[in-house]
Amino acid sequence: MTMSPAKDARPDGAHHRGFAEDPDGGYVTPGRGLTVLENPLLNKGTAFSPREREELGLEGLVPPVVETLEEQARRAYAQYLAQPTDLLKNVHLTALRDRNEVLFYRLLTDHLREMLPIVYDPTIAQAIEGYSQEYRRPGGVYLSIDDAEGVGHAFANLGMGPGDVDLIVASDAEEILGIGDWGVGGGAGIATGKLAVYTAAAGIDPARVIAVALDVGTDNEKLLNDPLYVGNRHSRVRGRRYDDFVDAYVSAATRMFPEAMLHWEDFGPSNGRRILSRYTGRISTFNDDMQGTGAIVLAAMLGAVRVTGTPMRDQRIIVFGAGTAGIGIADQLRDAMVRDGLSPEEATRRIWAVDRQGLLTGDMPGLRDFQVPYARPAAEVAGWARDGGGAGLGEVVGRVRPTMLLGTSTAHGAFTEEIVRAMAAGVERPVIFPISNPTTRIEAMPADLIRWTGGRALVATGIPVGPVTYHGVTYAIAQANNALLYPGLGLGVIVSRARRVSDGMLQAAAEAVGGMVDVTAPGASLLPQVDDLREVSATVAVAVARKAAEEGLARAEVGDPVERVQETMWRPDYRPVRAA
Ligand SMILES: NC(=O)c1ccc[n+]([C@@H]2O[C@H](COP(=O)([O-])OP(=O)(O)OC[C@H]3O[C@@H](n4cnc5c(N)ncnc54)[C@H](O)[C@@H]3O)[C@@H](O)[C@H]2O)c1
Ligand SMILES: O=C(O)C[C@H](O)C(=O)O
Ligand SMILES: [Mg+2]
Repeated sequence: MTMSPAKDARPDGAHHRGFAEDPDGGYVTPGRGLTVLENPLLNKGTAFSPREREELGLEGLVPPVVETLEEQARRAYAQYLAQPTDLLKNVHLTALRDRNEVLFYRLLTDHLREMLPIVYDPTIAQAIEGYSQEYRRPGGVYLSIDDAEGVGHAFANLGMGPGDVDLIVASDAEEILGIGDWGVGGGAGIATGKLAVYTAAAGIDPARVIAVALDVGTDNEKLLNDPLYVGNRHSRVRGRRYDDFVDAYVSAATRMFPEAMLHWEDFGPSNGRRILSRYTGRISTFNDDMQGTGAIVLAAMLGAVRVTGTPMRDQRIIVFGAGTAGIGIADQLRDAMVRDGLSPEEATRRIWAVDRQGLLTGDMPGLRDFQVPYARPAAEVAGWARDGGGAGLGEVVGRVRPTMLLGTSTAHGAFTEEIVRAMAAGVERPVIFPISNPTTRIEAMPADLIRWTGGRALVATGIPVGPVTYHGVTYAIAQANNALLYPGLGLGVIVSRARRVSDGMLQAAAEAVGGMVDVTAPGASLLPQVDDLREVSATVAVAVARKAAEEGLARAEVGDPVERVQETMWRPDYRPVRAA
């Protein structure tokens, strides 16, 4: 698709974001008065100094007291605590982010463990479902398939130059978490949510990112029939027009912001992998659900290997839910088995993929192309009990005697007591990772898994879950959520300006996270805790930047990556704002 230069040229060359950056890190703005107060990247509210108030025409527009960021954060936290539900807490924090980004990130950084589940998974699922009802002001860039020619123009309206953008997160919202198609609110909601985590976890500068909702329509009848729905009111466009639209997005984004990494989030199984394969060899791009999830699960698995002593090459793995995430993880576990000495064929044969129709076998009609490598030969399972289609999960567990059971199915409660007990009968330390999100989709809760296995299960989940005490041992539950991985990966890519996101970089990220925990104590978590997210992200970033340099993919001089990562991390502190 070609874009007319006139249409996506910056309308008048002015700073549409309202400011430019000074060499000393301060902001310079042509804006005055309310224009400054209404810009969340510039606004400091009561923290503007007397001099800034004078220069920027703010006298009389804010109360006379001059407060510190810490004082403001205390008030904002008290307001947060006064919100009666998680959803209202989310709405409150979104409104704060829309008013004052530094204050929002200060609060989020200071209360990360408490607020991450509010800003991100699982509460973000409720916020997305209510997006059109709660809508107050726009967040990000909304690209419509009905105006594919307008993509460049929409980006130009941001007024950001070619060197101003580090990262763009885009979603078409076909498969939001495990809750399905949520149209334009899903795209905008998940993209802004992921960006909040990028900044809180890895110090990605919030002034240098863009959230993109790719509105291609929705097949969600509830949205189509909701008079308040703010998206395109037609069914999802597929096929050629969809591909051309995605192409229009990629070409405008890479042409206008050549330094940015393009992150794909929550695409449906028919598009996610296809899109990644199309662009991965050409640009700096990454699919979080496939690659981020694959790497974080691999990190947790490396921890489990250390606990059980069973090497990767001897694992027998059942992947329940063979979609974008499930097969993305399978690919990385398979590659890890290959690195541990198996041939690709041998490694693939150690993975059993089960989906709605049961165990995937080569004779099944309608397999997706990415499932095909994992389909078992039909003859191999000829004597197995079948459940309508293929063998059910219970039968597969009984026959395979897996060492690991992974849940990426969105099927709540699918890991039943019977299945889990059967698995635990065949292996000393069953590795069980029900990582479907949000809470309404998880395959089993950790407390049950630990009880049913007499404390032997090694558990990781996608949602945050508190520790479980059983027979005197307290089990910390690893959160195998890609949030432990993608922020650091993004920071590593930004520091090195990597031209691609390679398998080697993902492996380095997984090993960096896996190497951070001591898993030997009874009940120890397989992954670092969320409280340590900044440290985890910095560690991942260093490993990724180093790998990018080693593989010849870095466009920037990495030098000492530890130092570069620390320097690059944005911190939620006010900067001086001056009048232009
Ligand atoms: N923890 C994490 O970091 C993380 C990352 C990505 C995805 N996820 C979660 O994984 C789940 C799947 O996400 P996805 O992007 O792969 O979606 P997807 O739609 O691509 O895949 C889901 C797969 O599960 C299958 N499935 C549905 N119901 C099933 C059932 N009853 N039994 C067996 N299989 C069934 C579907 O047919 C599909 O193949 C979601 O809940 C998502 O939140 C977690
Ligand atoms: O968003 C998350 O919590 C993880 C993951 O990307 C998902 O789709 O579930
Ligand atoms: Mg996702």
